[in-house]
Amino acid sequence: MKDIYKVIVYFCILSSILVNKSLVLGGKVRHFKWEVGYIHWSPDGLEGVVLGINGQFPGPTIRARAGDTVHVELTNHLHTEGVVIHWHGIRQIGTPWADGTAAISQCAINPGETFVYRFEVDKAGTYFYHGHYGMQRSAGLYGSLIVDVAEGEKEPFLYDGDFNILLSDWWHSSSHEQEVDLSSKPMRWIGEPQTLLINGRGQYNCSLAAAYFSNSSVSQCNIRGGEQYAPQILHVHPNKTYRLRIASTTALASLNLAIGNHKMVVVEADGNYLQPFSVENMDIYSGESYSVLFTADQNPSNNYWISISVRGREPRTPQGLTILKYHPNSASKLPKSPPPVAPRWDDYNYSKSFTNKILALTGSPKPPTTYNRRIMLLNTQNLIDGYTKWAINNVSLILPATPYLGSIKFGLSNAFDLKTPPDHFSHDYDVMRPAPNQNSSYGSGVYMLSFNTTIDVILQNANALRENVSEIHPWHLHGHDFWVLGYGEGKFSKKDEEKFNLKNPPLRNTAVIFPFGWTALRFVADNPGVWAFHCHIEPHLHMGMGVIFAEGVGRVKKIPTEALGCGLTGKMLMNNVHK
Ligand SMILES: O=C1O[C@H]([C@@H](O)CO)C(O)=C1O
Repeated sequence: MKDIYKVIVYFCILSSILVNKSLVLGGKVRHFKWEVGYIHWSPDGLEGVVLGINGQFPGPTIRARAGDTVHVELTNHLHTEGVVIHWHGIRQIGTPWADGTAAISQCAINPGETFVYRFEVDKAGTYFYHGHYGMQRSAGLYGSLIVDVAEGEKEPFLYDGDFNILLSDWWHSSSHEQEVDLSSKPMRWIGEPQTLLINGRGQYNCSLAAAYFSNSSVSQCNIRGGEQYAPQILHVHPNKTYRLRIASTTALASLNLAIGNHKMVVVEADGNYLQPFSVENMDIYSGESYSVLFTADQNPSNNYWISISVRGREPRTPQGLTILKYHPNSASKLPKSPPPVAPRWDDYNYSKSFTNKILALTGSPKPPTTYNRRIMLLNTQNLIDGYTKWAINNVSLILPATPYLGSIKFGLSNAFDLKTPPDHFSHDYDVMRPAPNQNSSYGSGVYMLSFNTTIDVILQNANALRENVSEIHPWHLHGHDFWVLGYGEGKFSKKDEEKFNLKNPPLRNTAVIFPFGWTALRFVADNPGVWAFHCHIEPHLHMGMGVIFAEGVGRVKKIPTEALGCGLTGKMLMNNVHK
C-alpha cells in the first residue's frame, strides 16, 4: 500500500514537471477567426474599395510569443475571387502547406470556403502577413504579425514601450485594373503611388505639414481624429526609450524613414538581432522589417514629425507623415520644424552605406564556410511577343494550375515544366547595357535543391529595357532566412568571393539588389517544402520576376486535403474517392 502511495506521489511530481516544461516549450495556441472581403474604405481621404479582414483595413494585428502556435480560420467572403495569406518571415518549419502562396503551397481558397492556417511562430521578431494571389496585396490585404520573446526570455536590449508601424503605398486605380494594365500589349505601367500609408493611413488631397510649404497650393488637413485616414499618433513620455517596429509591405516604393530631431538605433531586421548602430534616417524596402530604438530626449514642449519618403525611383508621391507627440502636448500641436528632408532619391551611395552597416549581433548563427551549389540569377526586363516581362536567366515565371507542393509530393508529371531552369547565364552577357536580344520565354520550372545542402545565390542586376536604367529589386525568400554575404557593383566575378563576409553577415529573408549591382546570399536547404523566391515589388512578381525552390518534399508530412483540391491534385483526390 505504501509503495503504491509512493508511486502516485512520484507520478504527480513527474507530470507536474512535464506540464510546466510543455508550457515553457510548447507555447500557447492563438486562435483567430477571419473573414476576407472587399470593403468601402478611405485610406487617404478618397473613398475606394479595399481588401479588408473582419471589416478592417489593415487587417488585425497578430501578437504572439515565440513558440506559440497561430491558428487562423480564414473564410473567403469575396464574391468571385480566391484568396490566400502568406505569413511573411515565418519559416513554416514542418508546415509548408501553410505558407499561403497560391499555386505554390496550396490551392486558392474559393469564395465561401474556409481554410485553417496553423503554424508555429518559432522566432521573436517583427513580421507581417499579406495576400499572395494575383495582386491582392496591392488591394490592401495585409496586417502586422508581432512575435514577442518566449515567456521568461529577454531581448538583448531594453525599452520602456513599443510601437508598430506597417508601411504601404496606395493607388487610386484598382488592383484589377493594374493587373490588366501590366498584362496588356503594350504594357501600361502603373506609375508611382498616389499616397504613402502608415498603418493604412495617409493624406492624398491635403497635407499634415501644409503650413511649412509656403509656395505650395496644398491645403492643411482638417482632421478631427475619427477619420479612417487620420494619422496614428505615437504618444511618448519625455526621456523614455521606445522600440519602433517597422515593416514595409509596399507594392512598389522603397522608403526612407526619419523621426525629426531624433536618432534611431537599429537593433533588429526581419526577425534577427543586429549589431546595434545609430542613424538619422533609414531605408526600408518592400518585404523588410526592422526595429529601432529611440529616446524621447528632445525639447518636450514640442512634437516631432515621423516621415516616410520614396527612394530609388523619381518620387511623384508626397511624404507620408505622422506625429511623435510628447506627453502632455496636444496632438494637434504641429512640430516647430518642417518634416525631415530625405536623401536624394537617386543617392544610391547613401543607401548602400546604410545597407552595409547591417551586421549580425555577436553570437548569431554563422553561415557554413563553403557552399555545395551556386545559382547565379540574372535579372532582366524583357519583351515576350511584345509583352513587357521580367525574367531570371531568361525565364519569366508563370505559375501552374496545380500547386507545386502537391504535384511534387505526389509525383504528378505534366503539372509544370520538367526542364530545370538554368543555374547560370551567359558569360559574355553585358549587365551594363540593354540586351541585344530582348526576347525571353515563359517557364514554370523548379530549382530542385538537394536536402541539407548549402546553396549560394548570386542575384545579378542588369540594365532594363531602356538604356542607362537599372532598378532596385528587393528579393524575398520563403521558408528560410539567408545570410547576406555581400553586395557589389557591376558583374559578379569569382574573385568577389574573397570579399564575402563570413564573420558576421546578417540573417534576413529579404535583400535588395542595387542598380547595376549584385548581392550574394547563402542558405541551407533544410526545410522540406516548395518555396518562392521573388522580387517583392508586386507588379514585378506579376510580370514574372521570381523562381521556385523545392527541397526534401518527400519528407513533407500529410498535406491537408483542403490545400490540394484543385488542378491535378484535386483530380487525384477525386479518383481515390471513386475507386
Ligand atoms: O517594370 C517596370 O516597368 C516600368 C518601366 O520600366 C517601363 O514603363 C518600370 O518603371 C518598372 O519598374
